[in-house]
Formats: sequence, C-alpha cells, structure tokens
Amino acid sequence: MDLVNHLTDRLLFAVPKKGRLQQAALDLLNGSDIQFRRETRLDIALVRNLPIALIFLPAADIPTFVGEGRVDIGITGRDQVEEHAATTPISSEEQGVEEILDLGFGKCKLQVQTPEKGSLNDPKDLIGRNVVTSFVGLTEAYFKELEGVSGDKKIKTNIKYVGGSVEAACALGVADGIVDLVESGETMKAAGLRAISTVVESTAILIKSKRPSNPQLVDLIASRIKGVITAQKYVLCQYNIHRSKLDVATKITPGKRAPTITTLEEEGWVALSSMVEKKQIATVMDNLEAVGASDILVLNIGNSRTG
Ligand SMILES: Nc1ncnc2c1ncn2[C@@H]1O[C@H](COP(=O)(O)OP(=O)(O)OP(=O)(O)O)[C@@H](O)[C@H]1O
Ligand SMILES: O=P(O)(O)OC[C@H]1O[C@H](OP(=O)(O)OP(=O)(O)O)[C@H](O)[C@@H]1O
Ligand SMILES: [Mg+2]
Repeated sequence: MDLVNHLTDRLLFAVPKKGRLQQAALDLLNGSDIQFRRETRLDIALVRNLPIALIFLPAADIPTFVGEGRVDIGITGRDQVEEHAATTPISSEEQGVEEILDLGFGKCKLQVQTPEKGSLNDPKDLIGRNVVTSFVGLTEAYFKELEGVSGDKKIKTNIKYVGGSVEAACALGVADGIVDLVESGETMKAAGLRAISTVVESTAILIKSKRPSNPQLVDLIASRIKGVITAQKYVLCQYNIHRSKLDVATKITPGKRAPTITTLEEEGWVALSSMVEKKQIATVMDNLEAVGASDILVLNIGNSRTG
C-alpha cells in the first residue's frame, strides 16, 4: 500500500516515536478511541475510524514539523517547543506552534548541573566555561542573559551539543557543567551532579500549527483528549448524609461545578455525588466520615466531557 498517497485529506497528527512520552501519548489516543495499527518499522499509521494519519517522530522534531505547518497537530514536551522557538526565527505569520492543552504527564525540569564535588555552585560560575546540552537554543539564551547581567559581555560561554547521555560530559572532561532534564534526579545523582538552577519547567502538551487543515477535527481531538485527562485525574465520590450536614459536606466535595444531590426515601437523608481529584480522595473520605457521611463509594470515571 502506498501510504503517502493516503495522506491527502487526512489530518496529520505527530506522536513521539520513542522515549518518555510515547506510552502516555499512546494511552491518550487509545482512551480517545483513535484506532490504528502500526506496521513494524513504519512511522505512519492510518487511523481506522477518523480521517487522521499518525506520524511517529522523535519528540525533539515534532515542533519543527508542526511549526512549518507540514503536520497539523502533535504531542511533545513544552521544553522541545521552547527549544524550537529559541532556535527558529519566525519568517512568516503561518509559522510557529500553538499550545492547545497541557497533558499533565512528562513532568520534568531543564536544569543547570555541576559536579557535586566542586566549587561551581552558581550558574554565573560557568560563564566562559564549557557547557554541554541537547538544548543549545535555551542554554545559549540562558547564558546570554546571565553574561549580560554579570556585566562582562565579552566572556562567552562555550556551549556544545550532544544528543543523549548528557550527564556523562562532566566526568569525561568535556564539560564543566551541563544543562539537562531532571525528573526523579536519579540520573543526575548517579553521575555525581547537582542542580544549581532551572531553565525551563516542562510537561507534555498538545500543539497545533497556525493553519491546521481541518480545525473542526482538531477541536474534536482536543475535546476527546481533555475528556480522557479529566477521567484519569478525577474519581466520582458518592455518599449519603443527613440534610442538616449538607452545607459542611458540600464544602468537602464542592465538585467541578456543583455536587449532584438526590433525596433518599429515608426522611431527612440525601445522597451526594461529586467529582473529586484522585490525589485528594483519601483525605476527602476521612473528612466526610468525620461529619457523619455513610455508604461512601468511590467510582473510577471511564471517560468524561465536562465544562
Ligand atoms: N526523565 C523524564 N521524565 C519525564 N519526562 C521526561 C524525562 N526525560 C524526558 N522527558 C520528556 O520527554 C521528552 C522526550 O525526551 P526523551 O529523552 O524521552 O526522548 P528521546 O530523546 O526522543 O528518546 P530516547 O532518550 O529514548 O532516545 C523531553 O523533551 C521531555 O519533555
Ligand atoms: O531525573 P531522572 O528521573 O533520572 O530522569 C532524567 C533523565 O531522563 C532523560 O534521559 P533518557 O532516559 O531519555 O536518556 P538519554 O539521556 O539517553 O536521553 C533525561 O535526559 C535525563 O538524563
Ligand atoms: Mg532522552
């Protein structure tokens, strides 16, 4: 099958082909009922039930394809979008990417790091020295500002690009410091490094080109993905409570808009149903029990469309 001929009339959707964002991105597509089968080694997959073609690309390249308008939408890290903006001069109004939605996963920080056993504990100490990173644009902008602030614009920091395993650069004598991503901090610690400053904070985002080929379909995808994210983030909490405690119970579970209240057959009792953030639910249940709620049930939400 000549896949490329099937791409006309389809919305092109870029998805990370590997790395930290891939699985969560695929889970979102699955939850949004975007059905496809990817042939081994093929970076294009036609969606069975919607006029969409998925293009599997490295997260770092997605802002380029979307920014040029070659691909309509994509999932990548905010760090990659900012790096692209820092390195790509916008030559027309049609170029560049727009953020549609924060997807919540892929949380990490781009940080300046130096050897733990050393005297470089301020980013200014790296001015005029060797810094290695995969984020040359953001790193250059960061040190340019720092060089300006420190007053000596003549001293230039030497910034070099490497594509991966950035943390090895100091131990191998290639760098005095690095600028790399940190999540748990394990990689940094294992390499004997410490963070001395943050350049950018990042999560995965859904982005679109300035002129997507099918804006209605972009809205539909955004709305489906939003529904899946909400469903992942919230649970539905149901319980019974005496009407006299309704005010205090409503304060504990205010819901996204307002809780649903149903009258029970038993005189003076009502049933409440309310969306609660998963990470709050244990405390919410403790508090509900303390004010006399009974039959507290917590239900997972399969999918959602909320305001
Ligand atoms: N440790 C991490 N925890 C959370 N998110 C991360 C982490 N590392 C990277 N990311 C996010 O994932 C994006 C892609 O980085 P990642 O290193 O996974 O991709 P890659 O370099 O294409 O893949 P690989 O490293 O497997 O070759 C980053 O731009 C960042 O937004
Ligand atoms: O703080 P941590 O939880 O340890 O995560 C941070 C590490 O994760 C990423 O590396 P990745 O696994 O993608 O390998 P790479 O360096 O080869 O890209 C990133 O570049 C850091 O090295
Ligand atoms: Mg990587």
